[in-house]
Amino acid sequence: MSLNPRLVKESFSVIEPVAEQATAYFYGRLFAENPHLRGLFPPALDVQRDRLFSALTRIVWSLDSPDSMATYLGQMGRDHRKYGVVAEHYTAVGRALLATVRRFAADVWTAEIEEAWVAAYEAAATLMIDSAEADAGVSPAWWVAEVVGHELRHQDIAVITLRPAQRLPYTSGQYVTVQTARWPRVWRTFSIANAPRQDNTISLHVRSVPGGWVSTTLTRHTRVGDTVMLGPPTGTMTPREQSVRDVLCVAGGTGLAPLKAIVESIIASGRRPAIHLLYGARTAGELYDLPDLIRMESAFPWLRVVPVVSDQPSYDGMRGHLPDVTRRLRSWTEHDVYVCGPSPMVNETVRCLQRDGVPLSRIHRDAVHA
Ligand SMILES: NC(=O)C1=CN([C@@H]2O[C@H](COP(=O)(O)OP(=O)(O)OC[C@H]3O[C@@H](n4cnc5c(N)ncnc54)[C@H](O)[C@@H]3O)[C@@H](O)[C@H]2O)C=CC1
Repeated sequence: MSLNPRLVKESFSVIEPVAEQATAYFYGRLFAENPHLRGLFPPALDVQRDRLFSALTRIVWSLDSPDSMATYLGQMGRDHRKYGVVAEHYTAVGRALLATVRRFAADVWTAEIEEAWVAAYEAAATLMIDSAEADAGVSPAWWVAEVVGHELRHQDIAVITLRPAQRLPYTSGQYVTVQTARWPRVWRTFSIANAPRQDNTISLHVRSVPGGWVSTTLTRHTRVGDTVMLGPPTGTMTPREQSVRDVLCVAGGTGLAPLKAIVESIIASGRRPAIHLLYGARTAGELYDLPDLIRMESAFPWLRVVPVVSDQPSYDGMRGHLPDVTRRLRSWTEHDVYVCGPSPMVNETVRCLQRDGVPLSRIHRDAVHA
């Protein structure tokens, strides 16, 4: 059976407009046929549903790019170990998925399309299973970590320091998923806000979002001495180590976290590129990490930190929206650029930079927090 990305994509386009119903049907079918699998998922499936569909979308549209599909699915396979997923679960998921696409693309469905989906799923599942098995030989499925520092820097933003019980290998700019005892099986993503440290501790920047179970638990109901669980570090927005270019980082809110890690690792590398770090918040009070960044700036004269405030007319410094301020400041066409923050801000910043002549290949971002 051979992969036929075109047939998979065409039939998937029919399902995309009814994604919500299709995903609900998928889970209904999966749990009706395999009630024991329900226990692997969190009690409320809303976030899970969105994730499933966005993962599926990404896989379908990368079927033509075997390298990016292998990287993505390899990461997912490793990450799924923390849920307790094992090889036989993929058969059950494949059956429910096929039943779902067959039903929601019924108007266009043919035997060839069915064959194409079966081949694509088999290829995807094999990549995930193989990478999970390879990972099981060298790495835990998750890490238990103790909270060793908790600073509420603003009414809803905390900087939390964790000490994993085992070594946690990662690259600056990557993120981890976090599960708290209060919300079993609910994992949320946070970037590691530091370059690797000798003592193996990591810091996270967490803003409690309204209705956010894990973010609220971490900011308001977590104390030094508590334990959390961490999934494996993931993500591709990592520093270009061989580059000799100067660097621009554009950070919106807690999107600062991975960029601070990247800046730290550039400093630790011994290279001395000029680094501009534009750090935006809505109000001056939300520039929760500014004192630390100013300390870094005074220790490393080639680092320039530019705080930017968007929604406080009385602010006595640089005011405006990050995408506008970025382009107003100077031309960045020769820089390596890293952008992180709320997705509309990231998208707009990338659009502006591209329009001003910065090649997309030099603009680095991570889609995970979008
Ligand atoms: N906590 C973490 O580890 C990480 C968080 N993120 C993401 O970063 C974001 C941070 O959110 P908050 O701190 O609540 O940010 P926020 O909503 O307070 O905004 C931060 C900055 O982004 C600008 N901004 C917001 N919306 C904009 C838009 N539509 N156009 C132009 N500029 C805009 C604001 O003016 C401000 O300068 C979240 O979406 C989160 O998912 C990303 C990576 C890591």
